[in-house]
Amino acid sequence: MDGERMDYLEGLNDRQRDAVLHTEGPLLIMAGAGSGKTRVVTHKIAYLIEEKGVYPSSILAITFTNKAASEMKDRVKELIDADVDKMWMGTFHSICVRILRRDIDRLGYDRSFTIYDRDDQITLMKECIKELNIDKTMYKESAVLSKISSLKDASIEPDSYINENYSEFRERTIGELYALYEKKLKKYNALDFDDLIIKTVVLLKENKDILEFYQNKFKHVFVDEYQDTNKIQYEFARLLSGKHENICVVGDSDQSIYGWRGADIGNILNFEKDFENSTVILLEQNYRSTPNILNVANKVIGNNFERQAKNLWTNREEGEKVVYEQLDYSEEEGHFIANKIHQLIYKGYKLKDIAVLYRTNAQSRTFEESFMKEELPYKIVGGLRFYDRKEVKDVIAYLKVLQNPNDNISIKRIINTPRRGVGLATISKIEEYAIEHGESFYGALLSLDEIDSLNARAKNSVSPFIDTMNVLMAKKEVMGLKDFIEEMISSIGYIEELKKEDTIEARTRIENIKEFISVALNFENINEDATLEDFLASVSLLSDVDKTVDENNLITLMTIHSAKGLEFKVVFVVGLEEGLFPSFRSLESDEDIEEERRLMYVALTRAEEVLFITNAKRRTIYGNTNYTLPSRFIEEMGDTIEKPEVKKANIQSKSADESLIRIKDFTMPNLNYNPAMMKKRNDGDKEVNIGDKVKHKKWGIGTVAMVKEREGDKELTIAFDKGGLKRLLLSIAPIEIIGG
Ligand SMILES: Nc1ncnc2c1ncn2[C@@H]1O[C@H](COP(=O)(O)OP(=O)(O)OP(=O)(O)O)[C@@H](O)[C@H]1O
Ligand SMILES: [Mg+2]
Repeated sequence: MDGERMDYLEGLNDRQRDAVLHTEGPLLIMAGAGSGKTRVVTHKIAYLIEEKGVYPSSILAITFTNKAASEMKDRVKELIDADVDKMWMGTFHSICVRILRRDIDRLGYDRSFTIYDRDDQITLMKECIKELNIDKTMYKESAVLSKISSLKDASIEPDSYINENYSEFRERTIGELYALYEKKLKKYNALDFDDLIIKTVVLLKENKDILEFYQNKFKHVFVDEYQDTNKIQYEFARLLSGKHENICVVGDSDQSIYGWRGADIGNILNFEKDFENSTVILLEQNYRSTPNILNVANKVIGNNFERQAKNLWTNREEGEKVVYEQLDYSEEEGHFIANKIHQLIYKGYKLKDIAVLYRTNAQSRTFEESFMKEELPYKIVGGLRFYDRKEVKDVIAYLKVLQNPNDNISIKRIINTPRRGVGLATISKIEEYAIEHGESFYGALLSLDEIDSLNARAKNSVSPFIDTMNVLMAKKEVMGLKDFIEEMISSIGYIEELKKEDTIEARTRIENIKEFISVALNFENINEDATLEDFLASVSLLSDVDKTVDENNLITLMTIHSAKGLEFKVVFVVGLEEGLFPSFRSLESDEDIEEERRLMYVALTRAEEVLFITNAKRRTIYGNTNYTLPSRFIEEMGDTIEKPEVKKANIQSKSADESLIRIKDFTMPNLNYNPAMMKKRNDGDKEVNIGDKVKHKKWGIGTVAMVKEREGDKELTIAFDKGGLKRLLLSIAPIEIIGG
């Protein structure tokens, strides 16, 4: 920077400058998206080091992700020449690990403690369940673990939980598992993720000298995305800044999206209470987005009651209108976006300028497929690519074995997935037998009785698996692809096992498995007489694309949750449908809808120049195809978005005739139709015609859209007001025809 001095106050507005110059005392910056909160933090750090002579090592900055931390460090590096690597910048977890590595011996742990991830925790919990001799079908490891996690978060000790629930057998047992789990963690010199923060807070509270050391060391503490901190994280930040009280927290209550994980907006209110001389600075100018984009975001978030109104403005140029596109079918969302991306690239945008944001991980699949077909390189942030996910690989492994029983690798993958009590010893004995007799693994299974090295218990653990597989192999020959895959998934009990876990992760897995059924459904729709073999071949090709692409120039696919704090020139927010976004689970409570709306606000405000929002009238997700309703958020956007003329006419035309014609145009996949499951009702031939109104026990009123002869029966396709499009057999469906 030869003589030319960088002015850290350059490129800041007055309020931002005030915030940077406010170097003594607690500071709360609450401001809308893109108003430069994170920029204030980086400039302030640079200013403190360069102008105020603060050592980089006296600075602690807590960010929400490791990626955000390294970006922040890079930005500071761009501003100044100092040794910024000495700053402490990272997530709550990474900072706590650093503190614990130094002093955890004071809590009776060894400094070389291990951090247990999810898999380790499960293994440990298994051990506890076994040791206490508990019925393991009643207590799922992950369910117990998430309960323990919430108890830890609320600082409830095992003993007091046991005492409080002494008369409730189940809760008491969970308390006992909790106690043993904690004892074992300690014995193994291990900490789980919750512990990292909890133990650090305990360490600081119980050891004055350590607390003082850090309080003296960190002259300045920063917390970005403050609205998403939970109670214990807040306590941690408060302890560390306790002496100098130079704490600067920045956030936006409209972007609080982790309520479900214990994040507490109350921390914003507490801040002003707990830090007496705190200053509050509000920023109102948005530098990120065009007015057209900002209008949409402001309009939507304005519908939340539980908020303080803000006035976010920008003086950027108007920009392009935000475009809303409604596709007929979910698979077209991917094609549409791929086409748009080609156009944008032609206009000069780079792949890395572009992001596709969705509500749930399972949605990434259709985009992955379209982008692969169109040779558009992409990456998935904060998640595995669809075909790399464990549950998807497991299901594919089953299909591979059913297609080719000699596939020894796949069979070993699934023989104990879901868990059937088949141990490693059993597997290796079967393998030995197979080798000895020159058979495949599956071949050895078929002569299970002859494997003398296996005891009766081991044989019993394997034989249900063999029975299931044999039945499935027979069914494969007579069933359609999608139906067969559904049948397979249900008969192996994979989803049941996940349901018992009842955790967020397990739910995601179930969603992905169901999403895999959608893949089969689409394959079947495109390829007549689709065979399992063809399907597996196509899936293998999709899951194995070579990676000769520039890793720095890729389209970004991610969930909105992981997009927090980031910005992109072009953003597609997809799947704006009731039940998807807002999510199904949120529909019942106003509070949850408000959190979904904040999530919507986060999504929209990631865009700088170009913003598209899309949805589909009909979506195949989790293995079902259903009619959808546009998200309420679209309605809320009002005229801030542009709806293509033709579509407008379509949406407005509510006439039954017209909607019928549209329904008739589709060739519908096989829905809710499983002849084997149904018994015929014997009440003669009912007359039914297209356009008739019917009433269904569960789905209410609907209109008949299609009538097809089917093995002496009539198959009706009915558009229900509530249930979407369903296929039913006239003779057995619980429907009543109420008029033409
Ligand atoms: N005074 C300014 N002049 C020019 N550009 C600015 C100014 N302040 C911020 N920006 C730019 O505006 C964009 C948004 O800033 P930043 O990411 O800091 O906002 P934020 O408030 O942290 O947003 P979010 O709430 O999404 O985290 C960045 O590209 C930043 O460089
Ligand atoms: Mg930010």
